[in-house]
Amino acid sequence: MTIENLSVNKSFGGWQKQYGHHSKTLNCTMRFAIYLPPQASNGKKVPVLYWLSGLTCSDENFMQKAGALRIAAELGIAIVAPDTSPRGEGVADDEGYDLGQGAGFYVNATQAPWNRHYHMYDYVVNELPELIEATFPVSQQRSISGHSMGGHGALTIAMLKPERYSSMSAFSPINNPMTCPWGKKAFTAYLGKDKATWAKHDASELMRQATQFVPVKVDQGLSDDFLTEQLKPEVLEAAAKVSNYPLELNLHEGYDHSYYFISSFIEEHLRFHANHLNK
Ligand SMILES: N[C@@H](CCC(=O)N[C@@H](CS)C(=O)NCC(=O)O)C(=O)O
Repeated sequence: MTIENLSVNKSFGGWQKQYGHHSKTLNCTMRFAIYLPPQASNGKKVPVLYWLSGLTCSDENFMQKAGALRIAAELGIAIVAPDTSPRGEGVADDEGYDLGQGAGFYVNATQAPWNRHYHMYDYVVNELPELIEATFPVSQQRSISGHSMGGHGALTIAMLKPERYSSMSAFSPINNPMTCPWGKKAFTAYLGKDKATWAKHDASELMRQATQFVPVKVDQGLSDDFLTEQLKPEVLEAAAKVSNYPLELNLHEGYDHSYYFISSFIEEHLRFHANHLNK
C-alpha cells in the first residue's frame, strides 16, 4: 500500500495533508485530505470523522471552506475527506455536473460504462478506512457526515453499516434520491432500472425500515434553492416517524445550500460526533 504525500499545512496546531494513492476498488489514482489534530502527535490514536462532499466537489472544498479544523483540533478528532468520484482520463464521464466525475453518489455502479471505476460505496466503507487506519495514528472509532450528495452518502452508508459508525450527520442531504431528478439520473446510470436496488441506497427508505439506530443529526437551510425539488427533508422526517428513528432535524430560516450554511453549523456537528465517538 503506497501512498504519496502531496501537500502539508500546519493548522490549529495539527496538520492538514493531502495524499494520492492507487485505489484497487476504483481502479484509478485517488486523492484524499486528512486533518490530524494536535492530539495525534502525542502517540495517541484519535477517532475519525469521514466527510463526504457534494456534487462538483473534491477533497478540498470542505477543508478550505467549512471552518472545521479549529474545532477538530480542540476536540481531538481527525477528519478525512475523500474525493467525490473516481477521476482520470480513462474514467467514464458525462457533460452534466450531476453525473460522472465529481458525482459518484457513493454507490457501486453495476452498469456500463460506469461499472469499471464507479465503486465509491466500497471505497468509502472499506478501502479508505483500511488505508487510513494502517497509515495514521487513528483509532477504529468512526463517524460520518456529508453535504447534499455527500449527505445522502453519509446517511445511507451509516444505516447500511450501523456497526461501523458511532454517529452520522448531514447538511442539506438528498433525502429521497429515488424520487428526485439528481437521484433518478444517477441511479439509472449507475444502478440500472431496478427500483429495489435503488431503495437500498435511499436514506428515507432505509430509515423507514430501520431496526437499529445510529445517532443522527440533519441540518437544512430553508432558502436552499434545491430544497423542494431535490432534497425533500419532509420525506426523511416521515420515514423516521414510521420506524421511531430518533432523527434530529433542524430547519434554518434564511440559509442556502452553500458552505456559508455549513460553516455556520459545523461546530454543532463536530461536538455531536465527539460526544458519540468518545463514549
Ligand atoms: N448548481 C451547482 C450545483 C453544484 C453545487 O451546488 N455543489 C455543492 C454541493 S451539491 C457544493 O458544495 N459546491 C462546491 C462549493 O460550494 O465549494 C453547479 O452547477 O455547480
